[in-house]
Amino acid sequence: MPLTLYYLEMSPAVRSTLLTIKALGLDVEMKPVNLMAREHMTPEYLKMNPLHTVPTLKDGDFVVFDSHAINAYLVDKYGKDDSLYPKDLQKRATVNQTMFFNCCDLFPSIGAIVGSILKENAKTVSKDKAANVTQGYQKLESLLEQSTYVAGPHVTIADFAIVSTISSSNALVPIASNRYPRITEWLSKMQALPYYHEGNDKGLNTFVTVMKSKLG
Ligand SMILES: N[C@@H](CCC(=O)N[C@@H](CS)C(=O)NCC(=O)O)C(=O)O
Repeated sequence: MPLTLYYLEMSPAVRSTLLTIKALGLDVEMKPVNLMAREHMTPEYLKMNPLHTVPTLKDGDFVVFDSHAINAYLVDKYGKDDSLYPKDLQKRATVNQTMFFNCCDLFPSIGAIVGSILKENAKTVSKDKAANVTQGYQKLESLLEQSTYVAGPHVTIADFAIVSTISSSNALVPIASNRYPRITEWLSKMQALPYYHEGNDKGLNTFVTVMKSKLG
């Protein structure tokens, strides 16, 4: 079945799916969605994804949205093995809990800053919003004291979710290496993955350029 990804490369959520696609070596048709032009609010897009978010994946007639759900589906269906999303129930629960940490904590904290810049024309990052991001960094640092990658000894889709979020927030609330040595070490390991640059860097550069151009 042909795979189609509706995407905007600067989106952190999209970049976690791009990392998954690159890691699995999948051939995917790419359909850009211009959020500024509100292409995600057209009747056609809303029919496919009533939550009007990117990324959205089509696999033949089947549609799935939310990057975490998409990435899990892609590994389950197309992975040569289960290393990125283990089938073992306890290992999978650990990956899931870490993806929920991204989805419920890290991503909304950075999303609040991005929203204030893009929708409210904020020229600085507010202290309150930065403090929420910093709390997330502290939790992530604690997680990484217990394991090499965010959900265990190997790279999983939880790492893809968090690295795309954290590399973005780093541009707005910098991650000091002396304060967060474990995060810094983990980021270096992620950057050394052969598919990291193709999966994350291009969109991240656009994200950083756009944010810096909007800030005073
Ligand atoms: N939990 C979702 C979040 C997706 C999300 O919020 N995407 C943003 C771009 S980073 C978006 O599509 N925003 C447009 C909107 O919500 O209308 C995921 O992981 O896919």
